[in-house]
Amino acid sequence: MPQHPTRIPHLPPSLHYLPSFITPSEESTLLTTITSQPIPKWTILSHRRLQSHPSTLSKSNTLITAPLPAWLECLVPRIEGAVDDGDGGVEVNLNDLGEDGRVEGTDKGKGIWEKTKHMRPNHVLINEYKPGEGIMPHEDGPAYEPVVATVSLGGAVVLEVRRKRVDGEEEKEEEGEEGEGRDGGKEKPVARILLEPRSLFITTRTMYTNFLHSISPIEVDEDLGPETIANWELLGDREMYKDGRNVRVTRTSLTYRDVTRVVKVGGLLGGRR
Ligand SMILES: O=C(O)CCC(=O)C(=O)O
Ligand SMILES: [Fe+2]
Repeated sequence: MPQHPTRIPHLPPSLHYLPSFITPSEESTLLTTITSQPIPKWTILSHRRLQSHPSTLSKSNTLITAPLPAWLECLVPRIEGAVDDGDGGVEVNLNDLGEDGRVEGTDKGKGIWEKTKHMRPNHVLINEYKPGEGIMPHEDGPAYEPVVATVSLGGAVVLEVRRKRVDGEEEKEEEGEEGEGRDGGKEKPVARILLEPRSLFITTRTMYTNFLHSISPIEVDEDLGPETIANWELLGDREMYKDGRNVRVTRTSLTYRDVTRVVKVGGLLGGRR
């Protein structure tokens, strides 16, 4: 048994993938709960809709502290124990990777949020994508501690990862590449990760801070295989994608995060912290 069976090969060890993290019956209970939330809980965006629990962040990216609803909280201990993120706070650079993409850390972490500010997730964003919908290349940024755990429900999708360009690099590379924006949308992804329904995907540290992630707004993910999908060997059901295609159905993702800035009720109304 490999030491870190959930690590995605050839990428920094700050990415983990675990299929069948929840059961089909847990998945359907979660979906029922999500779809039965009151309509105002949804924020409608042009290419997806989303819920924020326990609440939406303020304009200054501050969260009013409140417990997560029990139906989201119940997965937290399981997420914490799901992967052995044996690198603690060690930062890893893509250039430092060995042939197999692995760098062993020195201090052993227990849970993935062990080194974040609140040492646990305090916020969950729920995104719902219909076939043909997606999310443009972006980084989740400093509002959150650099650890995100994603549970996928309903359908599979390919998540693309691109290297974030530093400003100088950006200018140079943009010459002659018309229309390429700050988000690096036309740059080739460094990795494509297939997120199966019921899977857990964890992004931490370097992968959080130095890369952009996106989901193409398409109806079918194509060209899926061992050479093109970074977590192919970790998939729960490779047979399902053996024709190289994933026909999208509605996918809902739960992203567990630790919001850096929190205040108690009333704190945004002049209280100090
Ligand atoms: O749906 C996903 O897996 C990604 C969602 C995402 O990137 C975000 O909400 O920031
Ligand atoms: Fe994101």
